[in-house]
Amino acid sequence: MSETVDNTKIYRVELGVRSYDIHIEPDCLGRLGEAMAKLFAAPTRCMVISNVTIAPLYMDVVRSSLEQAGWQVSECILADGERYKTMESFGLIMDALMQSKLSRNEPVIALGGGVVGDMTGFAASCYRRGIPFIQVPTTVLAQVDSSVGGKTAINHPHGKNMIGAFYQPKLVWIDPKVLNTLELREIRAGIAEAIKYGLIRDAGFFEWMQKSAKAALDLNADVLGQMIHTSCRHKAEVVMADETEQGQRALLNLGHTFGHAIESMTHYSTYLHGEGVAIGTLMAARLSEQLGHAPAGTEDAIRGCYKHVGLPVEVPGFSAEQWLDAMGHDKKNVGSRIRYILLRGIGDAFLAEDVSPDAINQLIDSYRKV
Ligand SMILES: NC(=O)c1ccc[n+]([C@@H]2O[C@H](COP(=O)([O-])OP(=O)(O)OC[C@H]3O[C@@H](n4cnc5c(N)ncnc54)[C@H](O)[C@@H]3O)[C@@H](O)[C@H]2O)c1
Ligand SMILES: O=C(O)C(=O)C[C@@H](O)[C@H](O)[C@H](O)COP(=O)(O)O
Ligand SMILES: [Zn+2]
Repeated sequence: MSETVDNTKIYRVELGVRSYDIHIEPDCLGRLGEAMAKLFAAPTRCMVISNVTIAPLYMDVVRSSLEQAGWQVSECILADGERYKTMESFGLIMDALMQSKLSRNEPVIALGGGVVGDMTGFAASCYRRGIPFIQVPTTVLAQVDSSVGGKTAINHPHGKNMIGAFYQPKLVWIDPKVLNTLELREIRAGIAEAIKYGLIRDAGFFEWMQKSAKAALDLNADVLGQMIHTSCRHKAEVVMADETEQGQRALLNLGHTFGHAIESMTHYSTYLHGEGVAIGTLMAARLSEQLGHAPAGTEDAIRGCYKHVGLPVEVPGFSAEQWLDAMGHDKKNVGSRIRYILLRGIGDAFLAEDVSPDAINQLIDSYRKV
């Protein structure tokens, strides 16, 4: 499934006609045009979708690489931030696509983090009922998680990613060097999603992250490369086994039932996604211990790792009613039953169907008693 040449790693996500490569290579950003020319019969028009922070840093490199390969490039530059992952931004992308008259075989390129990637993918899935899209992820989070797997979406005030589609990219083009300009807080938030793979399916990787996360924070190239490779391998394996979340893909949602509630209850403006996931994972771990699924000490081990990285670990003080109401919008729910991803221990997650509201009351109470 993977191929390594020098410091280049290529994973193939095998999904029949929707298969694609994840190409990971330092300094590859300037060769995107070349790579895309191989994917399409002849370079025509394309649109790069980015935001006001990322475009000034990387648009020139991307544009000139595309133009040298024969592409005619247009741009759509959005406002920056999770609070703009909205229907309004989606409308702006649609306006730009309509003006550009991009036709069905002409691609859009998401140049940015998970917000740009999720919105671009969703727009690509809708415009003319689907045009090709390419992921060029520029955050740790997007390189270890969001650019792979084809979950695309925008938020609704009542719930995260509530409007979206499964729509796979044609290529994921990862240049870890672009992470050099990323803020420390964003690097930390991305590391939370990498730690997640260890918690759900690879205890050895969790141990490695406990030792190596600090070096990843310092952007040590070898450690960062290893973290991105291993994360992409895990994500690709899960997606290949369950593309549309009929079963095991739901495990990638560890920490997200509570984490998404935290994001929506704070109006997408206080916590970064990865921070919500970290706090949510601690809550899921405590719930797992309370219900007798995980051994005592599981939550503490995870908290130790997060603290080491500098991730937030304090649970915000909402009432049990507020939590339950916010989690009532989770996409994993069946009818009005909220489903949770719990742990049997580090490296072993499962989907719990039968957690009662009483258990959640008790969990929320336990934070009040601290
Ligand atoms: N589709 C999926 O499978 C999936 C998985 C995980 C998360 N997500 C989604 O991803 C989003 C979070 O993504 P994110 O953490 O990348 O946040 P983000 O996209 O908001 O990017 C974080 C910040 O970093 C800036 N930035 C991006 N690249 C930069 C660079 N190289 N240098 C300097 N600044 C840069 C951005 O402008 C932004 O301010 C959430 O909306 C979440 O729901 C989706
Ligand atoms: O790819 C997946 O599947 C994931 O769950 C990855 C998550 O990190 C990501 O945040 C995803 O967008 C959450 O999915 P959602 O279906 O709960 O919106
Ligand atoms: Zn996530």
